[in-house]
Amino acid sequence: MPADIEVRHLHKKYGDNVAVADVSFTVEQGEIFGILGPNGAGKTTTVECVEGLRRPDGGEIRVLGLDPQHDRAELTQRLGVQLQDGQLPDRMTVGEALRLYRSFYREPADPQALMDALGLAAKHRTRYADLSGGQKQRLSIALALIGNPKVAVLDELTTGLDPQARRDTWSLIQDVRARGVTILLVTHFMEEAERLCDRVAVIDRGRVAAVDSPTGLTERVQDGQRIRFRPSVPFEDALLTDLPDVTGLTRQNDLVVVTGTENALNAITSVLARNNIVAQHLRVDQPSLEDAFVALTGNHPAAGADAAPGTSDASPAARS
Ligand SMILES: Nc1ncnc2c1ncn2[C@@H]1O[C@H](COP(=O)(O)OP(=O)(O)OP(=O)(O)O)[C@@H](O)[C@H]1O
Repeated sequence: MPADIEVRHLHKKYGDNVAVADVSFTVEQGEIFGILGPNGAGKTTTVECVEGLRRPDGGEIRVLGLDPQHDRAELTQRLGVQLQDGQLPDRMTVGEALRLYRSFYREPADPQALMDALGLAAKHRTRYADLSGGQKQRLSIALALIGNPKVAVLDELTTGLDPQARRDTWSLIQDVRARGVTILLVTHFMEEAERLCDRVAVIDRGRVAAVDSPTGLTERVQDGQRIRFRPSVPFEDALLTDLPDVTGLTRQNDLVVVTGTENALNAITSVLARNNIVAQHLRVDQPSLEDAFVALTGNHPAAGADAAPGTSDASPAARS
C-alpha cells in the first residue's frame, strides 16, 4: 500500500533564504507522524507545501497519491487542515462555523457527532470570541475533521494550552487516529511527540536530522546509565571510577553523578554498601527524547516549549 504522504527532496526558498534545503519522509496510513525541530527549522514551510499552500522550488510531494499543486481541489476534499487561532470571525458561533465548513465538502461528517466527540456540544451557540483557548483549539480540530478527511495536518496543536487541556487534546487525537485518520503533526513539545507520535522527523536547518520512533530516537543517545546520589559520608572518586562498569564521575556540590554501563547501578550500590556509605536520594536517569533532540540538533527545545506550568518535564539543566 502506498504511503499516505510522500515527501522527497523538498526544497523551498523565500528569496535568498533557504527555508527547506532537503526534506524527505513518508507517512504511512493510520500513523501519527510528528515533525519536531527548533524555531525556523522549516517545519511550517514543509507542511504548507504538503497542504498545497506553498509551491516547492524542488522535490516531489504526494498526498493520497495527489500532487498538492496540481490536484489542489481534489486534495482539499480529502485533507483536513487545522486553522490557526484568530482565523474565524469573533461573532460566529461554534455551530455556524461547523455548518459553514461542512458546506465546503462533498462527504462531510455529522457536525453534531463531531461536537459530541470533541466536547463542544454545550458550546453550540457560543461565539468564537467567548470560547476558552482549549475550546478554540478543539473547534479548530473539529473544523479540520468536518470534511471527513483521510489525512489531517495539525500545526502546533496544543501551543498555548494548559497541561490538562493539552492532555485532553492528545487523547482526542488518539481517538481520531483510531477512526483511521492519518495525522501529520508539527510540534515543539517533546512530551507531545513522545506520547502521541508513532514516528518523528527531527528537522534542523531545513534538513531531516533523523526519522524514527520516539523510542528509537532516544536509544540513539543511550549511553548506559546515569546515576546520581548524595553520599552519607565523603569518599574518594577512585572507589567508583576503579569499577569496570563505571565510565565517569562528576560532582555537583554534594551530589555525585556517575555514568556507566547497564550494570553500573548494581556495582555502585554493592561497593558503597561494603564501605558503609548510604546513597541518599538515589536516582537513575533514562535518556529522553529531549536528550536525543539536543544531540541531533545542538538546540534545546524552544524557550517555554516544555516548561508549561505543571508539566513534569525537567529541563536539561535540571537533569544534568
Ligand atoms: N513567508 C515567509 N517569507 C520569508 N521567509 C519566511 C517565510 N516563512 C518562513 N520564513 C523563513 O523560513 C525559515 C523557516 O521557517 P518556518 O516557519 O518554516 O520554520 P518553523 O520550523 O516552522 O519555525 P517555528 O518553529 O518558529 O514556527 C525561517 O528562516 C523563516 O524566517
